[in-house]
Amino acid sequence: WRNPRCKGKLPPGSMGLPLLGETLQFFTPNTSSDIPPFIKERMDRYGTIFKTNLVGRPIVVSTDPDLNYFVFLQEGQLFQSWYPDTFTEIFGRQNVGSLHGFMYKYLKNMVLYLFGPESLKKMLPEVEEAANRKLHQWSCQDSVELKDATASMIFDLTAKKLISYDADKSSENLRENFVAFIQGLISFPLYLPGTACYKCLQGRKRAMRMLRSLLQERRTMRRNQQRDFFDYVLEELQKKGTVLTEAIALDLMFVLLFASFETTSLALTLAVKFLSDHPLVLRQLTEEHEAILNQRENADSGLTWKEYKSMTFTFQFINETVRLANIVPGIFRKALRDIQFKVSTKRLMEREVGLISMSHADAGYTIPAGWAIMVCPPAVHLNPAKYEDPLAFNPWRWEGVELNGASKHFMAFGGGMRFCVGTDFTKVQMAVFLHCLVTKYRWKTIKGGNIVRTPGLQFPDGFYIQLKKKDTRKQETTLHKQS
Ligand code: HEM
Repeated sequence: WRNPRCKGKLPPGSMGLPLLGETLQFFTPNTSSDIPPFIKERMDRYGTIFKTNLVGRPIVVSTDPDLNYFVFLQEGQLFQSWYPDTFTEIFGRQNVGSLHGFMYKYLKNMVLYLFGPESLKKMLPEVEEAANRKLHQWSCQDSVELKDATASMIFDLTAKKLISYDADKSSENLRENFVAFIQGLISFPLYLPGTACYKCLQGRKRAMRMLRSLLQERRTMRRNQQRDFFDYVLEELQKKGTVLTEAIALDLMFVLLFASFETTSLALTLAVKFLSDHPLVLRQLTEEHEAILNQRENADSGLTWKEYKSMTFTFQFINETVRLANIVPGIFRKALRDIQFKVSTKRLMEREVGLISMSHADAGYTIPAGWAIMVCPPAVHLNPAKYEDPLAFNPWRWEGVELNGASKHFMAFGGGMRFCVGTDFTKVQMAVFLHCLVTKYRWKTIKGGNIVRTPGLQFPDGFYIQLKKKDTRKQETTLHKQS
């Protein structure tokens, strides 16, 4: 157990207890905005690459920017996407396998078609309308819990685009089932009526039942609207010799809806939290968006694609938000062959200046075939050798930096071939929402906003704000006085 067989030299690290490995330590929730304690302690002890055992699998954890980059580049060659069996059980048996199998290609094309730049351009007024409608509703309430509120806005819009689901017309609420599912995700795995785990699986069952009946309805219904995921699935199912099944398609739909609204709503919640805590950032963001309105002939005409593309500071702000949010704490792969990897002298020097201990100076390691590897974005995003004062929220650090795509030091949306296909959609939703928020509203924080982090899910402890329509004239005077 402790010394697994290996043809070369395994990275340092402990395999933990028989069967359990280090699973319990790994899954302990924390509220630190720093590198998760589990990872940080081991980085200090073993260096940038270490071995462990989680949920019964030997795993190499990489916090090394060069190895992470190599893993992304070698997708499909030396490494393949892999997610732990617990994910497979929870998200649907078909899912994880199919994500790196044949269906993956279709899924990616579908998302690119629905949320690619051409579609997003057309969608801009719809996104703006949804944000304005929700903000208006919230400003009529005493307070709103922002994570839930933004999740509802994003879910409705995404479900409308993906499966033409209309929340206002439906008798059962699809998102409520997802909420029950999510609340139980981090629960103790005791499947008895009344427990969170039971509610979680019931939520998933009900959501799947709804998706199935929506697909059935579609079989009998003609539509003139833009093609959506269901049209595509039905077409595919009719093809001779297709490997796609209804079950696989529905599982994929479930995961896609989950992946799209949980992530973006968390990013937006944190964005508002950062704005509340950093008045100078709020001021510069507001100025950027007010300038857009001032340059228009008619301030009430909707956002144009050109205006969206001109939001330089907003994109810096979004990058800084997702860097610190670390929404995806681990990206998993499986090694297809024995892989040799040597930690670069540059990284060893980073250690020498005291960032990481020097206890493993001779750092040439083997990752055995079949082992899992977990790329750890938080360690990359909070690396003091790359990001000065890494825990500080500083959108200005992105000035003049390429903001699209991934790099060795920025992997909030993954990297390489599996780079997140929803990135552009996320950025449009965030930028448009922020535009409507800062130009028309002011708010005050009531309570909460801390992020509870587990390796599978990050969620705020309840972030309540009170939102009020802005008196634009008053605001200008205040800003003037402040400056
Ligand atoms: C803040 C928001 C988001 C974050 C932080 C995020 C993060 C990520 C990351 C890290 C990956 C790579 C996973 C891997 O390599 O195994 C990924 C992949 C993916 N994301 Fe996102 N995502 C976000 C929003 C979205 C949205 C809105 C959608 C859909 C509309 C989406 C759909 C996908 C899909 C389909 C993949 C798989 C791509 C592939 O395997 O090639 N994501 N995302």
